[in-house]
Amino acid sequence: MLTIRNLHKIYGKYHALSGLDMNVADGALYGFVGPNGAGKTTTIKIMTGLLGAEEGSVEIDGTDALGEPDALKGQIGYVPDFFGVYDNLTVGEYMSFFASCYRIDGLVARKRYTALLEQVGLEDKLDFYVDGLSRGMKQRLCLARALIHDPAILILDEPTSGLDPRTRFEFKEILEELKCAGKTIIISSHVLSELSEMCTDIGIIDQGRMVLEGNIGDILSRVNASNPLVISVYSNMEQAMAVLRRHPCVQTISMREKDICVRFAGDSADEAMLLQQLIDAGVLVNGFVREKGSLESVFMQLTDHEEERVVTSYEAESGLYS
Ligand SMILES: Nc1ncnc2c1ncn2[C@@H]1O[C@H](COP(=O)(O)OP(=O)(O)OP(=O)(O)O)[C@@H](O)[C@H]1O
Repeated sequence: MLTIRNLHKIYGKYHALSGLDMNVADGALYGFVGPNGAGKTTTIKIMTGLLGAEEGSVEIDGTDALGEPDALKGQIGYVPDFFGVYDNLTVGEYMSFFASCYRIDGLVARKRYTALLEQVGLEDKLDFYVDGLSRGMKQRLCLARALIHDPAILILDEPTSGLDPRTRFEFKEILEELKCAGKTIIISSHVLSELSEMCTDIGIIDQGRMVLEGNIGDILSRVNASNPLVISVYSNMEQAMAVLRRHPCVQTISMREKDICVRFAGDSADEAMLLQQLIDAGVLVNGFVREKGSLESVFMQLTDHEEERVVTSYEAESGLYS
């Protein structure tokens, strides 16, 4: 479990992080998102021991990681957004060099990097020069390099930016395999649709604070539950309106073209019973659906600064969408 509490980072007079909290469970694939300048890279640099913080703590399994940077580096593998590769090395030499940085040498090193190169699909590139690799291959090589010391946590800063859709898809598959193998993975990205497909959890950072964090499924079902029910009625509209006006969960009724749009405070069992009541009242219903929310809509709502709203956990924010 990686836990960040009350993290503050000040550059000159600028507060890049203002009391950030973050909770990443073991085995999670955690999407770390936020608008430009929100503080993602700063947080990642502190997590990886590359930058100090003015205040706050980073704990890995209860151990103070900021106080023990060497232990921290042993537990974390980091793929930066800008990856420098040494062009005059072959892939094998490159991996061997990074293995030696972790004091992994000889046959053990060779065995380990051969397995990693196989995992990222570069097993046939061992004797190729690094500068001859495509951008996608270089990215996979950096991933293999970050795993050389078998870290429990892998952190990737904008890993798929600049990759074409196929390469991006292949990279995503490798991350999913790593997750299945038990790694905890934190990915910072702007591509929200991609994160919602592959991540188990999400943290949205804005102006140096966590504004929403939790399991993606839970967040989306909460968003969906606060979205309207859209009901299409083929005939007997008056009976439909009478049933809806009487229903205790119905908060507002409006028309969207020919459909009825209902703010409905009930759960899925209440929805099913409402549908049954409409049918029993002789209403012919040809559409009955809870409008779907998306991570994009959550992100836009939370990072809209017209109205300042800051919360530290999803639970604390339960009234936001009602
Ligand atoms: N070395 C620095 N000196 C001064 N200000 C900095 C420094 N590094 C970052 N900042 C500022 O701190 C804020 C947070 O930057 P950071 O790079 O962490 O954001 P980010 O969320 O990663 O942004 P992006 O998505 O654009 O990469 C920004 O306003 C940035 O300009």
